[in-house]
Amino acid sequence: MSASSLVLASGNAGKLREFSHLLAPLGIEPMPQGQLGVSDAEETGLTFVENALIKARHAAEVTGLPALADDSGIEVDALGGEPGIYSARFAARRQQGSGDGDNNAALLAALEGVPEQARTARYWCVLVYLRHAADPVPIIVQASWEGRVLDAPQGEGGFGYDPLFWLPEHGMTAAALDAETKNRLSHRGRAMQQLLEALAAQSGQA
Ligand SMILES: O=c1nc[nH]c2c1ncn2[C@H]1C[C@H](O)[C@@H](COP(=O)(O)OP(=O)(O)OP(=O)(O)O)O1
Ligand SMILES: [Mg+2]
Repeated sequence: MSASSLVLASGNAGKLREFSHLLAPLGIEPMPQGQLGVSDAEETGLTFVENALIKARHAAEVTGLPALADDSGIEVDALGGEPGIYSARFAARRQQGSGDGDNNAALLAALEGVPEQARTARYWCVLVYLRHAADPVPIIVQASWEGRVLDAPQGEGGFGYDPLFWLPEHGMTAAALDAETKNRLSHRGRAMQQLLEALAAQSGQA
C-alpha cells in the first residue's frame, strides 16, 4: 500500500474517520471515493465478502487507484442473524426511514421484549484490498466483535449502531469508547491489523 494513493471505497464518514486513524501511523491517508467522483456501488452481493469486492472493484475501476473497501454489519442472534449484510438498509427495508438513527430505532423495535441475556450480537467487518480493478488476488480479511444490543442508546462517539452496542467487559457502549480504544478492539481495527500483516507478507514475497 503506497503512502499517497489509496481510494477508500466507502461513502461512510464514520468508517473514513476510523480508517484515517488506523492508517495514519503508516503515513497513508486514504482518499474517500466521493472526493474522486466515485458514486456508491450497488451492494448486490449475498455476503460481506461479495459486497466488499464489488465496492473495491468499482472504486478501483473509476479511479485507476488501489482500493480498500469495508463491508460490515451487525448480526443479532435473537433475529436469526439479521440484519447482517442488510444493516445499513435495515430501517429502509421495513419502511421505517433511513440512516443511523432510524436503523437504531428499527433495531430496538425488532428486539422489543427480548431480555438482556438474549440480546447477544456481533459486528462483522470484511476488508478487501485490490491493487487494481482486475487484481486476481485480492487480499480479503475479516474479524468480528462480540457485544449485546442495549435497550436504549448510550454514548456520543462512533457511528451506526454503536450507541446500542453494549460491551459487557467494558461496561459501556461502543459509542462511549474513545476512538483509539474502539480501533484497538473493534472488528474493523482487528481486520485492519490482519490486512497490514497480509500486505507485509505480500511485499516480502515480491
Ligand atoms: O463500527 C461500527 N459501528 C457501528 N455500526 C457499524 C460499524 N460497522 C458497521 N456498522 C453498521 C453501519 C451500517 O449500518 C452497516 C455497514 O454497512 P455498509 O454497507 O458496510 O456501509 P455503509 O453503507 O454505511 O457505507 P459504504 O458501503 O459506502 O462503505 O453496519
Ligand atoms: Mg453500504
